[in-house]
Amino acid sequence: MDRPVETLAPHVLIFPFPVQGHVNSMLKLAELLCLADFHVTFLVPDDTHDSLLRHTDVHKRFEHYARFRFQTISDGIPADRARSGTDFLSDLLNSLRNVMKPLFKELIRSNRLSCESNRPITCIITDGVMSFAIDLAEEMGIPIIYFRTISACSFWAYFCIPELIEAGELPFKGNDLDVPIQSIPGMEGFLRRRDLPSICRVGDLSNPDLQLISSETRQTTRPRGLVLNTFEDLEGPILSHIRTQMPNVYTIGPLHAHYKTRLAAAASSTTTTGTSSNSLLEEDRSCLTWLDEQPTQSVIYVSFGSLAIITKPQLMEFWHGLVNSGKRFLWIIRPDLVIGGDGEGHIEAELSEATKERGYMVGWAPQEEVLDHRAIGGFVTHSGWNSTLESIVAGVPMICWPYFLDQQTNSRFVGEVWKLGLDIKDICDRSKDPLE
Ligand SMILES: O=c1ccn([C@@H]2O[C@H](COP(=O)(O)OP(=O)(O)O[C@H]3O[C@H](CO)[C@@H](O)[C@H](O)[C@H]3O)[C@@H](O)[C@H]2O)c(=O)[nH]1
Ligand SMILES: C[C@H]1CC[C@@H]2C(C(=O)O)=CO[C@@H](O)[C@@H]21
Repeated sequence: MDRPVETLAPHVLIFPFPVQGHVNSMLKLAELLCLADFHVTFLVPDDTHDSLLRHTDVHKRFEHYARFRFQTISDGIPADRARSGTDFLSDLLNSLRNVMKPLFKELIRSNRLSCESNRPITCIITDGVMSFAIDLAEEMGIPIIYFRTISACSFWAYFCIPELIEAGELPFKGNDLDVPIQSIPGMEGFLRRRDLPSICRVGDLSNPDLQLISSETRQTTRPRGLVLNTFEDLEGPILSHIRTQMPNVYTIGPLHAHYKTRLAAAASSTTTTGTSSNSLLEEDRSCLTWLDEQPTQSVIYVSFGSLAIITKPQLMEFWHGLVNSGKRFLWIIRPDLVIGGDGEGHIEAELSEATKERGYMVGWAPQEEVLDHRAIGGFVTHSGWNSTLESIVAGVPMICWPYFLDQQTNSRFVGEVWKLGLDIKDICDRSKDPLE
């Protein structure tokens, strides 16, 4: 006799690298799986969970899905540590190795998650920098799939780091960042040193973060498959190269767009709301009202994502650049964006006062809605992958000022390959016209 369908429902454990750009897309995937009647456990540090509860509607949204559960884990990072910039990422990478890894192992080995939700975990989906989860999944006989939340092009650049070293292209000899890179198949002819993930700029190949990201990326051949938030029309040629190394690459992007469509369809037949936010910071929606008052395609939207930090001189270069452009602008100045800022918004209040007829500044915005607004005409972006995809889908041209990591590669593809914007990386100077 057939078993009832109920006992066959899969139970997926999803474990993102706990920062905004990763939680954002992995929580969307979680909700899509809920819509398909999967059991889903979503594992995040307590602090991330608290932020989601405080600043979003996740509680209300997920209460429609009886099969969804949040599970928290400690990241061991003190509550008063800064949660942006390169130091924070090093903290998190250390926490992954030394705190979250043993706790995660204990959690899975104890079988607690399966017992609490009355369903054995049948699949693990982790972020693509957590190879310890592969070891554990193999030990426990649970299939594991990686979800790497970056672009295919930057993933492929990371994957080829050993080839770059072998070919003598890494570490760089001399200071010229315009030297062409030849050892990444598919990128010959347009990739320069400066377009490699910024971690490649370290002079010392034994740098622990470089070692970690390179070796983690290389291990992507081990899980059953790799999920990427991208699409074939955009990154098909690079995806073909990746598939020579790992055949099961699933492109599910642009995830935010598919998510919106699926949720809207579900909202008409169920009690789901059809809107959502996965923000770890409080969204200031007043900027949408301000945008409503601006002419069509007249506003430059400026945001550097959730992790970038800038110096006060850099802030002033951007401010003067924006003012001198004569354009209207909406600028996201997170409380921790400016190094040495007071975190209370005094600098931005001053700048805002000085430009109030043309500029509007908020600490965090509902970005997808902003980019979709008819008043937006361009996006000055740090080229984080979510922002890039959101801009592409909204049809907004970009000016790319990448801060670190994969952003250096994304911005080269935006400027040189997809021709969807201008890459001004490594320049932050009010007197330089990027079009010159
Ligand atoms: O005021 C804001 C600003 C941003 N966002 C959202 O925050 C996300 C930011 O993600 P992303 O653009 O990818 O930038 P980061 O926060 O910097 O993301 C990290 O994660 C990304 C995915 O792995 C990487 O591409 C980046 O380099 C890495 O810094 C996007 O979905 C935005 O819509 C808002 O909702 N409101
Ligand atoms: C600190 C970084 C580790 C890996 C993550 C990443 C990636 O390459 O997948 C991109 O940006 C950062 O958020 C993470």
